[in-house]
Amino acid sequence: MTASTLPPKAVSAPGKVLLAGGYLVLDRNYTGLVFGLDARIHVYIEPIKTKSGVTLSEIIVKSPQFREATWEFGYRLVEGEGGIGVTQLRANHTLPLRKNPFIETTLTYTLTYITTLLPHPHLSPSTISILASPAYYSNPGTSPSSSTSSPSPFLKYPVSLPEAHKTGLGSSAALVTSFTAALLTYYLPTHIFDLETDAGLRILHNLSQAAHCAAQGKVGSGFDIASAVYGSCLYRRFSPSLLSSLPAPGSPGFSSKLKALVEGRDGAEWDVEIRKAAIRMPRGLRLVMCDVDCGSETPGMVKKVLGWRAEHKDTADRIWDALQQGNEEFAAELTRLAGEEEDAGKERYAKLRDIIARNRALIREMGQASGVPIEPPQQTALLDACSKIEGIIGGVVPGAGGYDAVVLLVEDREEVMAELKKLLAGWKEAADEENGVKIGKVGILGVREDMVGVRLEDPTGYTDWLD
Ligand SMILES: Nc1ncnc2c1ncn2[C@@H]1O[C@H](COP(=O)(O)OP(=O)(O)O)[C@@H](O)[C@H]1O
Ligand SMILES: C[C@@](O)(CCOP(=O)(O)OP(=O)(O)O)CC(=O)O
Repeated sequence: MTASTLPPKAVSAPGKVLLAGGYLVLDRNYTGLVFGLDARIHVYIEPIKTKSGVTLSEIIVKSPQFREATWEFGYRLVEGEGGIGVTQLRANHTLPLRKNPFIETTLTYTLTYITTLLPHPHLSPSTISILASPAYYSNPGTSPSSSTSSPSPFLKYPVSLPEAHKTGLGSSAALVTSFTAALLTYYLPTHIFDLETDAGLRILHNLSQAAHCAAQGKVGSGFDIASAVYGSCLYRRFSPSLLSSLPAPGSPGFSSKLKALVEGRDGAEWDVEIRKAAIRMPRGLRLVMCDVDCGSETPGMVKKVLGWRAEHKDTADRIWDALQQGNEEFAAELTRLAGEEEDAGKERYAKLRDIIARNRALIREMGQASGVPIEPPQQTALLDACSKIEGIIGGVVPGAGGYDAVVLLVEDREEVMAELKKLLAGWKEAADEENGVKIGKVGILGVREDMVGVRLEDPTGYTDWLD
């Protein structure tokens, strides 16, 4: 097959919610309990359509759901093993260049890795389209007119991406993972890269972590990339030092060092641990994500918590260790219940309730001691009120916590959702005088947990969105 006739490919990856282990998971001595969600980001890739038949080294990336969301790139091999240099092209000289570092960095890293695997690295030009599930953004959107009998699962938004209001489901991690997977699947034959093998997932994980960290300009715990690749799991992070010896893209040795890193060779052995069997969702239960409309964000929460921990080692160790134990019990109890027959016994979830209550008390202690509103009083009031509803087991502030979201563990019954909707519809705006933060409307996001990580999709399913 010649390069120009490569068949279209499509891949999707899930969003995430860190149910337990916020802050702890930054340290390899602790773990995080992360659920993948059924909100996914899809990436579709096909040969570029050129009118003249002239093939330029060009890749066009589009987010057709948003305004002003097309990025064009030129690419070339950089001498001295500098990898693939990617340059954003200006489609229209009168417009400012809109950057998307997640796309540009992922292209640079993934094309570089691909060329280390091909004997004659000729990459044919391609067009890439990104489509995200509605739950990622809270902006109102509309359905496009459909050319097929089934309506599109994606919405069109009358805004540009910087104006999109993110709901915090990990759009950049899902994007980087599915974008990386789509490029690898499109340009490499399956005997070199196969997304449906353990080896393929490992390569995808390592490459996506490296690209995501570089694009973010910081090394987080990486739980979001891990769940985008593997789905729900108990996660122990990789040592951050793994990424520190990688030269900058374009500099000598970048491509060979990146290859060794991605393949876990030459001192770059990955010590990440993904335990999928350690977390399950019991039959009859589900997660519900609530988006809290809040007046302010607290920047630098991670920095502040870690700064406090460094100065108060003994107290911090006690809280961290107790929380780790509680989080492990949480995972173990969910998994135990998942192996049991479902019955309506009232006491079935008593232990889960108790574990959640103890963990929340420790999270509040962590917040009060470090001066960071991890579970601030407004969220305590909201979680307590939700937990009183018959059929709601409990809830927590996910991830780093703060004012903007809560996640609930509930019995998967319509009456429970109806009661929850009633409570939230009447939820009073409460002001936190001390921090000047107001929480307003609380909405339910149309998502639930999903155990499946990255997956191949049918490339014929996107016609409504392609030119
Ligand atoms: N549909 C999309 N198309 C292109 N880029 C996207 C899309 N959704 C998110 N992104 C990229 O991801 C960035 C958001 O990442 P980030 O701030 O880390 O939020 P999140 O918590 O959702 O990961 C956006 O600024 C944009 O660069
Ligand atoms: C504090 C953390 O442990 C968890 C943060 O989880 P969130 O889900 O709040 O993260 P964002 O999507 O980046 O906003 C930091 C980390 O693990 O990197």
